[in-house]
Amino acid sequence: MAGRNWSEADVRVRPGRRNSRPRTKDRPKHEDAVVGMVIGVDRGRWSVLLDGRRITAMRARELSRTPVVVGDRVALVGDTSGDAGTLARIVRVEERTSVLRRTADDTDPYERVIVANADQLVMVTALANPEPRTGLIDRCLVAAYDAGLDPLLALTKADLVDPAAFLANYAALDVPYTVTSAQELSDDQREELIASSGRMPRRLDGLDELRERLAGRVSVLVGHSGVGKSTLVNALVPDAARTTGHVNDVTGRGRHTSTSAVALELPGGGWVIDTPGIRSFGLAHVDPTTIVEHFPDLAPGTVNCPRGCTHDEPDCALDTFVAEGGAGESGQQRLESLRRLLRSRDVPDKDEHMERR
Ligand SMILES: Nc1nc2c(ncn2[C@@H]2O[C@H](COP(=O)(O)OP(=O)(O)OP(=O)(O)O)[C@@H](O)[C@H]2O)c(=O)[nH]1
Ligand SMILES: [Zn+2]
Repeated sequence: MAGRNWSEADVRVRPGRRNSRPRTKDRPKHEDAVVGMVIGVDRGRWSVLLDGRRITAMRARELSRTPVVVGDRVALVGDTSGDAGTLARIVRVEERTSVLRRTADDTDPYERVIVANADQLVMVTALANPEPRTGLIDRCLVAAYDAGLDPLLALTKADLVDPAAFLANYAALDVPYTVTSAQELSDDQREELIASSGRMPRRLDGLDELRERLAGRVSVLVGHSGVGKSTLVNALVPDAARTTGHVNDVTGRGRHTSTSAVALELPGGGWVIDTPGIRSFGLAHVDPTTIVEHFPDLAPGTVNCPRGCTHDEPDCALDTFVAEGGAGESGQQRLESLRRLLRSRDVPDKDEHMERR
């Protein structure tokens, strides 16, 4: 009905409507609202970036308990000056292009959206200290595929161990990766860096390639404690430590002021979303079909599968398909990788929950 002009006649065919002013529910809501991006959440207050201003906002009552998470585009009304002490109101959450959920656990029985509108899931994994575990990465991959995010494996501490052996686990999966390693510092350099930044310094090799992968995109960083995630974030975003209160000045150890995600703008454009305390994803709802779609070489082989095939059962047609060469030379390895991912849905990494702080 776009462009239609209402006439007196239209009004008259609706008997009983005395007031010519449309009822509130018929009026377009909040025409004057402006849209910003949620960059942080803390105790019922949202931090929203709008035209370079950081605005503190509350959720309008009409939204009730609608989740509003980091990465969400939200419509704001009220005082959007961003001046100290002001509070805007979030009146609408714009449609999301992606959602990343964390799993239900002992402290919270619901799967919850943790980040919206991200493009990429960066799995920060140390090659040693702590030892890398494929289980968690597999679960992250499934979460990424399910949420429609591109996965990126960010391997750290390559100064301690050569990445080749670990990467062999992912060769058949074709997961893109970057490798960083800390440079040795002389005592003088260390002194100087501690004096200038107030935290344990790490100069990283390999950072440029990671920067390129992150440029202009919205990337969620996940990883176990100690893998070097804050080291990466601090290297990528110069004033991250100040923004997040992430790193303890004295010890250099992580000390998180909150367990919710926070979005940090990259100097060259794009965002990294740090997720302290989030190490597990809700995968119970993930349909095997969604995962198989990420294996375009295997997907055609599923046409002969029984209805509702889990693709990890004796009747699955993929075995024959692969045996007959349908997926090429790497078919068998690819099928094994696919099944490893499918199984990772049911087996939470044993440390995932314990490590939540
Ligand atoms: N050898 C080596 N050590 C590194 C590297 N990157 C980080 N580290 C060290 O690993 C330790 C953990 O790094 P963090 O950046 O605090 O790790 P995190 O993942 O943020 O851990 P939490 O703060 O506990 O969540 C620190 O002592 C870092 O200096 C690296 O490339 N090589
Ligand atoms: Zn099957």
